[in-house]
Amino acid sequence: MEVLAHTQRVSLASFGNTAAGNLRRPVFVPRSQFCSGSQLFESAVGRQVLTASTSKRGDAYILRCQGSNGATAAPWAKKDARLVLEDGSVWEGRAFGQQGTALAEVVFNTSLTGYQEILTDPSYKGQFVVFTHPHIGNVGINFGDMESERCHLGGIIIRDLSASVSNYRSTKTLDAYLKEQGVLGIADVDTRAITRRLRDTGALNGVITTDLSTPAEELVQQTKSWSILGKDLISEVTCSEPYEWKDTTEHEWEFNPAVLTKGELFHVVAYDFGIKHNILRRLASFGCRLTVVPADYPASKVLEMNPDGIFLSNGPGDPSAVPYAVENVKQVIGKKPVFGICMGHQLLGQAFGGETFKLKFGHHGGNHPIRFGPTSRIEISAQNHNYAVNPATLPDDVEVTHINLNDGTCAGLLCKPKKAMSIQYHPEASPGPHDADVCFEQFIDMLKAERAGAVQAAVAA
Ligand SMILES: NC(=O)CC[C@H](N)C(=O)O
Repeated sequence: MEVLAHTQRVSLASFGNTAAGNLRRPVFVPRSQFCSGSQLFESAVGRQVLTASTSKRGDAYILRCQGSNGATAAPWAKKDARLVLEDGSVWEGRAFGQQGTALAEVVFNTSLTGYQEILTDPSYKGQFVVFTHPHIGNVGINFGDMESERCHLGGIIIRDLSASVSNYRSTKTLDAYLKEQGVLGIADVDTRAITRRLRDTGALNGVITTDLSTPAEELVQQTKSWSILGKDLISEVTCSEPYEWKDTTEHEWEFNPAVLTKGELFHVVAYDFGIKHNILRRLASFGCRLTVVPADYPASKVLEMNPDGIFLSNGPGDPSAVPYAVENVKQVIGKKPVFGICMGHQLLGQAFGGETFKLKFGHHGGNHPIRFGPTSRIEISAQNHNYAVNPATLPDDVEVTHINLNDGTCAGLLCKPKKAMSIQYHPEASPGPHDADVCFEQFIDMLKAERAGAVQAAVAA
């Protein structure tokens, strides 16, 4: 028997004399899963055990598989899950992760890397993510890249689930992790076609199910029975008690060492609307001591802590569904320097008196161009949002500093008199490009100016 190298390509030129016919798609057979003769072969989906034999014809390896029941089987051809969209379309695919039925809003993410950060970003609560990158699961799961303690999205929709995992940090497969987290996955669906549909229709509700008995019409009705609009999802993901955050970016992953400070310079209180760990790590790396507080923590108690600055985090759902959070923001602006990211930006916009609105299909990916008005600098940014601030509704003292160059929407605000700034996207870049890390520097500059101003005022008095 010839043993295949770990990622050697196996061309399945023939698939035995099976009813499934020729399997044209080449697959990678990891060494650990490969054997021949009467030995057992763990299939690509990890659920069927097949007997496999191999022979070599020309330079192609021929793999003949038989299911354990004796019937010839092609597990990757099996359709045992459905995605049903609100527009009535039904997409049959292969289940992985949790079995069952879930309902959520479907959005697509165009990032090429970072599925794990996306899975654990609390801002995806109430959503299914379609990954446009076709191959997902190849680097498995490691516990250093988590953006929070668990998965928050309702399910994932992918083209191809990697048959093998290859990464020195990985401790688990994506399939096993999703099972553990109770998150549904559907693979082998045409993610390109689904994405084009969402671009045409706008974000749609969807049901993912492994229940093959419920008629599609009934599932379409389910999709229409729910709306993400007006739902307070922040209360489901925020922390329950205030806590101190200490972790900085690990030395190995630091991408901006020049600006890092030694020791703590400022105390920042962060409102947790569904905060991503890398935002906290970046702020800590820039010299902030961080106290994280729940979304409904009274502003008066935050101000009692007398922090140098206040941070407003990212978070899931509709910014108009959380008036209590807007109220807190209203009470802190003008009193301390404030920095908001994504949901934090939208809540700040509302606290200024502005309005937010829902975009057609939102921005979710790692390549969105942004122009910073004051210098015309262009940043390539990571984004994940479905709502935006309407600049026409903002008061005159609020400046739109950043513009999304794809559609001209407002991507950043500055109110000098109230010492508040915000951006609609993700400078923590997890996953994504690091261009916007400079926003953390701008916030630190604001904190420095505030402290210098306080010192000057004390001297003058
Ligand atoms: N990442 C976020 O904070 C998302 C904000 C908000 N839930 C939106 O979709 O626009």
